[in-house]
Amino acid sequence: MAFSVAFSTSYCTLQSSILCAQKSNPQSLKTSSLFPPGKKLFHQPLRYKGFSPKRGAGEIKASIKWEKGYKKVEVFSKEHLAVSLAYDVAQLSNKFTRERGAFTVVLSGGSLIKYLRKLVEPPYIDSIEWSKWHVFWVDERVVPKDNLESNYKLAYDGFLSKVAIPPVNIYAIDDALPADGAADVYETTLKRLMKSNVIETSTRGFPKLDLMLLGMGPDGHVGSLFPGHPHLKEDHKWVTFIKDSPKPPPERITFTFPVINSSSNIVMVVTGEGKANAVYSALEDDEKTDKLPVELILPEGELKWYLDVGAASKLFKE
Ligand SMILES: O=C(O)[C@H](O)[C@@H](O)[C@H](O)[C@H](O)COP(=O)(O)O
Repeated sequence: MAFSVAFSTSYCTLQSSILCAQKSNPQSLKTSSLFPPGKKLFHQPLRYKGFSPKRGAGEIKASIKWEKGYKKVEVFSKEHLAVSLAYDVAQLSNKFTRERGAFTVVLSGGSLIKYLRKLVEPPYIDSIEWSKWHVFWVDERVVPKDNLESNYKLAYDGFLSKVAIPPVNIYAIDDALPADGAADVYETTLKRLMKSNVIETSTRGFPKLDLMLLGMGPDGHVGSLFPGHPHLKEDHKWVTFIKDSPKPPPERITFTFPVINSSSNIVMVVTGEGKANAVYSALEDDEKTDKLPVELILPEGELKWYLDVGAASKLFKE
């Protein structure tokens, strides 16, 4: 089936009769998974937070929910992805600042930063309690902060310099240290902030960050956790380092999966057709043993995927 057909605005013309059968027979959803074989999709096109097809035509491309509950997948135009992301981040900011007086946010590098652009515009620029934000990085390249390769610099230039987060609440790596030392210091910082309850503690004793905003590479890497690397199995350290990253620069620090998976909320922001295979692999419901790093994201909290049409393109093909 062509992708464009899957994105029709009419409920029962998309994804064929299987979907419509599922819709009219909710029981059939109980055992279904998202993707072929079997094409077991539950697909709600053009419905999102009150946007109707008439109001929002061309903005929201599709909305898909996996009935197992914790994988939510939505597909947007690039523009509306940024709009919806800002809305959702602002909601979470309100919730956590109200409930516990702090909002701990983890950034990644890459295109994520440009998708945060609506947060630095009205209404969010004026309404978010920026003073309650605490900002971390899921991974950082071990380079000086003013280096063009620095994830800190990317985030600072595109986002952090435009909002009123107290500089003391922005936890960049110590760029005077080598990778191993920088990872240790970052872990110590997490421990200090858990003691003062800025960061919550998970039931298993790991830092429980309120929101992790993650990108994904075409190879399925998240943070600096790359396919086949022994760090994928790290279950003790919270922050580790790598000196042989397949993606330059080679030296990086990264949160490990126990920390990533302890988060209250994980948001995957993945765009571009080059990611379509990894997205498909991550979202198909199979039992394979050789998993991509992104497939090891199994959080205790909520996980939501924001895709653009290119990244989602394999999900809708026969
Ligand atoms: O340090 C890095 O190299 C980046 O943090 C990297 O992990 C990035 O987040 C992903 O590759 C997705 O990047 P894009 O969204 O730009 O594809």
